[in-house]
Amino acid sequence: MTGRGGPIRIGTRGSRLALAQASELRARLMAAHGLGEGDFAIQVITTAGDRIQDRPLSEVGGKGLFTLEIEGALIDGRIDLAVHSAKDVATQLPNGLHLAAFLPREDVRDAFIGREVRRIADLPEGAVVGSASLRRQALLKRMRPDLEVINFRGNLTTRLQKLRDGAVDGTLLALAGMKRIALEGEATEILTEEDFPPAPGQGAIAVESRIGDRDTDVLLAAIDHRETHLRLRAERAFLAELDGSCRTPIAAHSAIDGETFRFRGMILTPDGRHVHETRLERSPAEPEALGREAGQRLLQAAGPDFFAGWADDSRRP
Ligand SMILES: NCc1[nH]cc(CCC(=O)O)c1CC(=O)O
Repeated sequence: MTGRGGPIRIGTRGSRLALAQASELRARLMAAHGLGEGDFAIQVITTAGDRIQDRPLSEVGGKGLFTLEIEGALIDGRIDLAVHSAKDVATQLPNGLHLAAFLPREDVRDAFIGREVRRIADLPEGAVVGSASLRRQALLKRMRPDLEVINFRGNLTTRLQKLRDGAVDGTLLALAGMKRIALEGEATEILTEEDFPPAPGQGAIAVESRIGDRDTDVLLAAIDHRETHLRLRAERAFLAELDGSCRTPIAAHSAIDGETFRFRGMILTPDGRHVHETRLERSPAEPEALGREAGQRLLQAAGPDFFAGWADDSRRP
């Protein structure tokens, strides 16, 4: 029994990955508090990101494409907590909400899934790779300027089906998402963090709640994973420092080793030709300061022209 006079209502998107993440959250809450499945109600909420399938996400623009409707339900009290892929959560949350907990992080790496070859290096000249992510597009172009990247949307299973149907020669996906729905066997090459640094927040699950909802936050405190939480605080502060444009390819990789917090941040032009990166080592005591410092260094190294120079160009077909 939870003592709240009803089940704990978890809001989530309805994709296979989102439902797997909601089940993981529920399982962890059950184990931590001796609760049963009947103490929870998983409520599926459709987001704009689920509805819009025909346009690149970077053009649709809006931050919080996969989260806003769920956050609305949280604010209105229709759900008690919301579960998201941390990568999809905007740096600026709606008033009154916070990220109260993070689950232990999955693999942060990206995977390549090739139709006829297993490795990116083996793709023939001019091969077509599908990805909706500006970061993956830029990192791929940096490795292989000859490749053509086309917009490729839909949930994991749809994308793998499009690949089999021959729409593209390969695609890139987060290994974390593939593992969570037992599809990691489809990966033909796992890319290293060094060659292919992940998106800030990749592989982590964030749990959002109402600020001041003590009952919910007490439940969540018991399952919060400290190391993941510290890394996410740094990565989100880094992203917030650079934000401005959702058209900027941004990558980050962090690691905590005892008292050493290592952070690597990168920004690229969409064509992958211009890259700035920074590496910092600090104590884990002030993760936001670390993320901000990394972001400021990149802003300074790149200069305003970096962001202005290609902004218009990238809109051309
Ligand atoms: N909406 C895209 C999205 N958000 C989270 C994941 C994967 C899981 C993760 O990074 O935690 C994905 C799919 C992908 O990038 O392949």
